[in-house]
Amino acid sequence: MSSSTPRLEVDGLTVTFSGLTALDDVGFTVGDGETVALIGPNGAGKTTVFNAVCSLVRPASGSIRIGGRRAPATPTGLLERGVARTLQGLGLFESLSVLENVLVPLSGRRDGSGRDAALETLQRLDLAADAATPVAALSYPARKRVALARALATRPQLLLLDEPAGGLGPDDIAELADVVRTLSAQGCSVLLVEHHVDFVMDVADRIVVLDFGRVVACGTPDEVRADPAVEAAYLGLEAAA
Ligand SMILES: Nc1ncnc2c1ncn2[C@@H]1O[C@H](COP(=O)(O)OP(=O)(O)OP(=O)(O)O)[C@@H](O)[C@H]1O
Repeated sequence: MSSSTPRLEVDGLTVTFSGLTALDDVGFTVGDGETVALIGPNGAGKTTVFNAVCSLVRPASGSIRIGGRRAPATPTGLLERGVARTLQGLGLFESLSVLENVLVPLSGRRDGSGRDAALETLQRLDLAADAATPVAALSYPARKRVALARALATRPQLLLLDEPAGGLGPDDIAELADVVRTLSAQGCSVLLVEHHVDFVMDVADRIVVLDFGRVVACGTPDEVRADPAVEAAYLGLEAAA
């Protein structure tokens, strides 16, 4: 991959579900170390973009390239391509400990490096003291950090975050913003879907605005904020939500 090749390149992406066009000719890129946010009203197509990037839905047309190569045909190929994702619903194993959860995507490593990576990530996300605690015993913000730790422990080059600030209070959101900024400084590319507009404006280098499956605006936070149509249709609406 040359230094100018985007980490993620989505081009002409169209996805249909039984006649409904969920995504219509969507295109954007995420560069190395760049944080890009997908915003838009409910049903705009944000999660469908994630699912297409993760090979969970098959596009009707268009292409998705990760590090200059076609995205893998199935989600199982994502880990080795340096892609990790968090889920809106967290998807944790509630009866397993924090450490066991974080070890799940690292279980293929036979050399002990998985455990080291997991412990280091728990330290980084202030979860080390809870390593042996069952996830079910944790608060919601802590469970969200476990889900983030599980993704981060794989050392992704492209991290997809699905509503990472959802359900968090101001202090946890500020810590999350720090984590995202640090990842970005380390060269990790981040694509996030988020309704929390202040968080998006704080961490995103660029914002892609979707509506009815189409990209209606794309630019820096200042550019998007200054777009009267975007402000009226999305930011005001979401900020008030
Ligand atoms: N598996 C599916 N089968 C049928 N329709 C679907 C499916 N997944 C999504 N859709 C439809 O595709 C459109 C885009 O949905 P999507 O979940 O991507 O939107 P979103 O922007 O993520 O919404 P939200 O903010 O509510 O999560 C919606 O009309 C939705 O009902």
